[in-house]
Amino acid sequence: MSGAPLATEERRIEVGRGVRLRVRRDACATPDAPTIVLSNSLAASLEMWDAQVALLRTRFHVVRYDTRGHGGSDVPAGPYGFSDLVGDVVGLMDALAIPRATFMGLSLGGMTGLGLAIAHPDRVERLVCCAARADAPAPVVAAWESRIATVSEGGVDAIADETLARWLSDDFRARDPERAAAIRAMIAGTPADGWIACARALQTLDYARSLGTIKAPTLYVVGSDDAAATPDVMRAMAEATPGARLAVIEGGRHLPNVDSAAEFDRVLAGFLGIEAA
Ligand SMILES: O=C(O)CC1=CCC(=O)O1
Repeated sequence: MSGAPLATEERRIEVGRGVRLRVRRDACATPDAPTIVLSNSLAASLEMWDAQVALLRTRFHVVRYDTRGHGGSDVPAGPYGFSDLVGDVVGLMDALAIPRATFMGLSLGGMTGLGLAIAHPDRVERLVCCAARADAPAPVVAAWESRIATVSEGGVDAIADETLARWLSDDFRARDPERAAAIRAMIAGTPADGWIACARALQTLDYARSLGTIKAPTLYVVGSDDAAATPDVMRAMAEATPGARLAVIEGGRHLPNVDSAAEFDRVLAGFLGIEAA
């Protein structure tokens, strides 16, 4: 069947306290479909979800945004806290008149999803939390301090190569050098001030003790080879979250939705009840 292409629109939306976020909406063919909101990792933009949109829009209106400090969104003065990042999502949903949505985030975005599900349970239908952790023990805080020093001096480009190696497997980078180069450019293009302000939020992460209060059905997803949010860390989070499931993507690193997109989409479709095409 041919027909008019489905609507995609992009604009900057004020989400409160003068902050404007870059937002893209890819519409579902079914006008009254539910919405899924997607939230990016540190040093990424909404394009990190490109591989998932075709699947998701068969069932959902897909709303993606650049987290403050990233991409085409504002870079208000930092440091930020998770209350800012969660408040931005609530402001975005209010601005788009979305009372309740499924939420999927990866790493920084996954932690934002935890905060949203904990503080605003009425706004979250289901939660997909990928490649995240729920706390910031001292060695993690110290590792961010060291990266913040590097970025303060040389910008995000100074950590782009090491970040790319944590995010994508050697195999993926050899198989798809163009996509890997695009992901590197996305990392390096992140404003240093925005990256640092969000890294400061990561140093204050403190959701581990509240996971037991999450009401939304929750899927945790982690790459088996993720050194940043390890399968063990995420297994403990799943055990602490009522009824949650954990999916481990074999061979995936920190961006399993890019690195192992087919397997990631299979797991996602199962959780969200999307039929395979
Ligand atoms: O940058 C990384 O590799 C790890 C990370 C922590 C938070 C985030 O979004 O990415």
